[in-house]
Amino acid sequence: MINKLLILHTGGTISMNEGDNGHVVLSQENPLLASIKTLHSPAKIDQEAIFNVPSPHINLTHWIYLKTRIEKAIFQEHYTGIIITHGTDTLEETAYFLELSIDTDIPIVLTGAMRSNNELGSDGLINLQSAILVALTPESRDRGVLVVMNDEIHHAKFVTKTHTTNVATFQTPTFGPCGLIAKHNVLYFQRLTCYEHFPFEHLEKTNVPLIKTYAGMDSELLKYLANSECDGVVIEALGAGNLPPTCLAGVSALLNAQIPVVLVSRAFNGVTQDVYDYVGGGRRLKQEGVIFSTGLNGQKARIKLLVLLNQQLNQPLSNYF
Ligand SMILES: NC(=O)C[C@H](N)C(=O)O
Repeated sequence: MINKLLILHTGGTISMNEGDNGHVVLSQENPLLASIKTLHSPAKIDQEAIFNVPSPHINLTHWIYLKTRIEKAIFQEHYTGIIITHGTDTLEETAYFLELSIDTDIPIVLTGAMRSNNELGSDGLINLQSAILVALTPESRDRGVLVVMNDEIHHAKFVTKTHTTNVATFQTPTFGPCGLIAKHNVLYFQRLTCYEHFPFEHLEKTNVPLIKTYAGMDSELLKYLANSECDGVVIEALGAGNLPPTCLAGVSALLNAQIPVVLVSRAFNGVTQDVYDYVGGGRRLKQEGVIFSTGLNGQKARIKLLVLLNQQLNQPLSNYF
């Protein structure tokens, strides 16, 4: 097979420069476009700067555009690997959105940087070089969307940004990375048990807020949502999946309004489980109809709910979490 890679640049720190005052700013011309010549690759590489935005500016419109561009690149232009450079703040969300929406075994690899292009110790080019290596590795096929940063490979489904500035920010809590970039090759040592894809061109139901709980939280916010136009709610619950009793009236209001409620944990490691049988405990919440999500963090569960709410499902929604 002739290797033909497409790099889609979207912006983020990897495409930014530090100015004289020490603040990091977007460059008019993405510096990565010229840098590619300095990287080693036996493949033909094309690149496009499809957006030039910091990743807190990324939204559903960008995601749909990116999905459509990648599908064209894979199914019509026959690229054998796709690399996306992206800001790190929302990189995990873009990665998981693409995983849920594109049905392909072609490697789709996201990377970014914590230090901008002209900063001492900039990690942008080495991460891009690693992403190219991963995209060219045959074992990278059929692994879903991958995130490559700091010599590690992570599954889009579970990776998350864990540090505001450290180059080792991307981690996969509970499970660890799925592979490593060695000096000259790529080593994989775990694989997801299943990759899910859901067909859609655009999404109609998009109002899915993510609410974090805290000790002593009341029901006001949840009741407000129950009376709003929202399509579903994700709640970051306490511990294994429990809520303060003062939240329960809000949860009931949501469920009575036929608004699906998905529960994740605000704890960094582990999965939600219906362990406790006390007021607000997970067992009772599940009996009420709250959906427990296994292993996804809040922002990923939100994306999954968003996608599922726009599907014709042949099983109950809870079966998909
Ligand atoms: N390191 C980064 O890329 C952070 C930046 N704020 C962004 O997400 O665009």
